[in-house]
Amino acid sequence: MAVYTDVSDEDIARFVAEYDIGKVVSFKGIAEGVENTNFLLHTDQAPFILTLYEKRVNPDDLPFFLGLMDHLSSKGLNCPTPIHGTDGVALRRLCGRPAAITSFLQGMSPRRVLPHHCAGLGDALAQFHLAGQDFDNYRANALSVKSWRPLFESCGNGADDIMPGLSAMIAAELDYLETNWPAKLPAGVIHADLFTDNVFFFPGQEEVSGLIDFYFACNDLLAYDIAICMNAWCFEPDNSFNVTKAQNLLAHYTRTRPLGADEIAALPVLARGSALRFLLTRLYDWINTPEGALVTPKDPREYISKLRFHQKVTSPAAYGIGDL
Ligand SMILES: Nc1ncnc2c1ncn2[C@@H]1O[C@H](COP(=O)(O)OP(=O)(O)OP(=O)(O)O)[C@@H](O)[C@H]1O
Ligand SMILES: N[C@@H](CCO)C(=O)O
Repeated sequence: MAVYTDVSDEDIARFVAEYDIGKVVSFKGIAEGVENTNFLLHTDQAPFILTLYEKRVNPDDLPFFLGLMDHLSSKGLNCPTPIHGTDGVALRRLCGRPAAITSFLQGMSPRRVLPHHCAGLGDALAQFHLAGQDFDNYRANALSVKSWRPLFESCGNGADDIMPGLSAMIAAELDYLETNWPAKLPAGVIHADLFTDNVFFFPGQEEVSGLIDFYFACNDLLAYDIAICMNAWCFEPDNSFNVTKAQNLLAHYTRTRPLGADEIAALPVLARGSALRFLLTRLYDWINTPEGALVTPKDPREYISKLRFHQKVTSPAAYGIGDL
């Protein structure tokens, strides 16, 4: 569960009084998520999400994240809108933590990903990339290629405890990626964590109803965001790759933002990089989550298997892109 900070009824009533959003009717912790403390807050006017930012979020990054949500909302993208207090300030403090209230989005993340979800995701991702083009703040990706080796080194021998030989595999992959990482592809604001839990749909519909959780957003290669989505959405629970899902994702993305030949050619290396990024962060969390902690760390092994798949890919056609 992800309620790290307890907020009393008095605290919340005092906090909500700093906004023009009515009076608190109900207030309860949300179990999903691992990074921050989230509450579903109902006032007599509307539902809202209250987030208290926990240790892993750098407070200096919060103006970027909240400013991005403001920007995307103003462009018509369906994402949480930061609510500003009566003094105009959105980023505040509650119970010793930075905190913000955002609008509540209707819809649900898919329990089981079907090919039509990947089509809707492709449209939404491209719309998000275009909407971010004139956002004038900058945040470097703290989890891009340069950070992977130090992250790996901080895991010590942990990799081999998970799977004998994993350390050598990661070391060789780092050598490959550091040499072959593309430098000159179109860049802009990326979501960087657009997993299924961060994308909402209305039941039975292809169109995405909303995107949430912009707390890894940063400036990086736009096609890298596609690679992250391919890894998160286009593998089946048995870790086999579903090319129909990838084809839907890519075909719908390119309807809104056509991909350059250089971006298409780079997809295999970007997919390898994305697989390694989530393998490493999961490995780090696996090693560093104390026993009995409230949060269950995600399994790094899923991303070993995804990485192996992309290492065997010899052409972007493996992702169904040849048929566009
Ligand atoms: N604006 C919103 N509207 C509706 N529900 C939301 C909204 N924001 C968050 N939620 C709900 O809260 C849950 C946790 O939110 P979020 O994913 O932002 O948390 P997190 O701790 O940053 O998690 P993680 O990084 O692990 O995905 C979501 O899965 C969703 O159910
Ligand atoms: N999406 C990440 C978790 C943190 O946001 C993962 O699946 O490893």
